[in-house]
Amino acid sequence: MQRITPATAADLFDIAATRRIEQAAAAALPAHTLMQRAGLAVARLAMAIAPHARTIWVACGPGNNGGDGFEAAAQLRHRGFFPVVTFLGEEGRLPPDAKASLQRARDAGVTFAATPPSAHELAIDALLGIGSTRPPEGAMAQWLARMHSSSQPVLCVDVPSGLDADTGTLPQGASHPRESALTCITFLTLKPGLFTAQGRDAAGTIWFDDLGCGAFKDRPTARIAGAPDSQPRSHASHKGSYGDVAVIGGASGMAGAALLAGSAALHGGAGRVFVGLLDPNAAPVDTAQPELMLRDARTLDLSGMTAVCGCGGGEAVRELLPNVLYTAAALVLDADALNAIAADGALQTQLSSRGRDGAPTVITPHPLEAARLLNCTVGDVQGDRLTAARDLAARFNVVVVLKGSGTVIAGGADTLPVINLSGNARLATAGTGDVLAGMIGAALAMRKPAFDAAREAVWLHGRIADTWPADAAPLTAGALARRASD
Ligand SMILES: NC(=O)C1=CN([C@@H]2O[C@H](COP(=O)(O)OP(=O)(O)OC[C@H]3O[C@@H](n4cnc5c(N)ncnc54)[C@H](O)[C@@H]3O)[C@@H](O)[C@H]2O)[C@@H](O)CC1
Ligand SMILES: Nc1ncnc2c1ncn2[C@@H]1O[C@H](COP(=O)(O)OP(=O)(O)O)[C@@H](O)[C@H]1O
Ligand SMILES: [K+]
Repeated sequence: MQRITPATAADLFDIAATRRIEQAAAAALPAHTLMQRAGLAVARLAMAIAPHARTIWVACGPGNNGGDGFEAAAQLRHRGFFPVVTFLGEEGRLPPDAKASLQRARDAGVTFAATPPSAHELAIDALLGIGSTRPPEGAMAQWLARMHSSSQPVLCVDVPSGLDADTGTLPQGASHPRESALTCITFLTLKPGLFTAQGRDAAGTIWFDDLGCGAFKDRPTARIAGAPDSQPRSHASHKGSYGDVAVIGGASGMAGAALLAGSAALHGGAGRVFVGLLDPNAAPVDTAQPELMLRDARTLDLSGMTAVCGCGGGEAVRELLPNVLYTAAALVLDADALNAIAADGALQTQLSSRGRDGAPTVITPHPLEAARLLNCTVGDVQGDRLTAARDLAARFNVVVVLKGSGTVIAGGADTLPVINLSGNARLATAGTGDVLAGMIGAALAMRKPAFDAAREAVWLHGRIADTWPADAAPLTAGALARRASD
């Protein structure tokens, strides 16, 4: 059993691949072995979470996820605990493994009840796993709401019930855990939906158990990449070794966004950072950051530079984009640059031919910007973030950083997308996206391949938020940028 942390590197498998893997694993073992192992793993984790629990409520559903719950209840009873099982299904229609586990729970002397116990110290959610096909309703929805509104911990078996294990979406109106501590133990494979969209909030702390089946031969859907390797600077390096970044943005009233990106690029390790402001009346120097070389955006020669374009760009950035797309040696497109491209077919053509020519290009949309680029709704993007990121990457021949909880980094068809696990809601404050764009710019300026530059910067950006000192001032974008070298 392994606890998954932001530093864990592992492949992710969708439901279809998981089913194939499960079939192959089951075929290689005596009947019922997988479910017994799964139930034992649930019981062990339950005992670790609530070692003094008097009543453990095990809510079991109509399929094999429910079977895991029966098996866990049997194992807990054997160890002197008092599980109370509520079963929502028909015994005659249970799959064979689950039926066998139901019998084992009965033989172990587990208590069965029609309704949840009046009090419990731990709830085990074994209602639905990867076989969830429609939104929970009726008693199932009520039981989930009851678990989620209790302050007692909840242990989800395989997948939080109702969560789409491929996309991380919950059905509309699904109850959300409030005060309860959430843990999920997932079996055989790590599923992408646990790590993006609503998955992180629904699953809480994630544990993985391969049920003794080892590594899998199926094709992964995506991966979690863990901490990037640290690359120490060589002693003989100089500022030219780390490249030039030019930030282009900061239209009238929005200079801050460009200065934040510039600060992040500087602290992220770029050799020199120019900030090309679009506001003709901008101040000639930022006295708080005199290292930044402020210029009029229209005067910068971007050949040989990494451009970070769009932060606070407003409408004004549009006229510069043809030149930026043509000349920048490497490019990060953010915010208003993306909005301008979404509204202009000629710029879209230019962007995709730039990518086809192999010029390193990273785009960093949040879900609304991604929806504009894909000409769909935010709901469509959030409904399948992996697919949205992959579609954008294929359409524009770029590396895509689709931001939000479980940021997705997608590249070409032969690059497995990455879901980033670092970061938290502290980052949900204005300007942190500008900081990320600057950090990716710094990594690109060091001539890292675009996918690696994006992945490493996204990871570091989130890690800084995860390790934000408890006694420090709250996270702001400016303070985040200054820690970009951490
Ligand atoms: N077969 C085995 O030996 C193993 C099974 N495992 C468990 O089996 C699970 C998959 O089992 P299943 O394929 O049976 O799928 P589930 O147990 O997730 O659910 C399928 C059943 O739920 C019903 N259902 C779907 N949505 C519903 C809803 N909203 N309301 C009411 N009923 C609903 C379906 O009609 C079907 O009867 C995994 O998630 C995992 O927990 C794993 O433990 C690995 C080993
Ligand atoms: N809940 C969260 N978990 C992880 N990362 C988050 C969360 N909320 C925001 N972020 C990150 O914060 C950044 C916000 O970027 P963006 O939406 O462009 O904001 P802004 O335009 O204000 O800079 C992104 O990197 C995003 O992934
Ligand atoms: K479940």
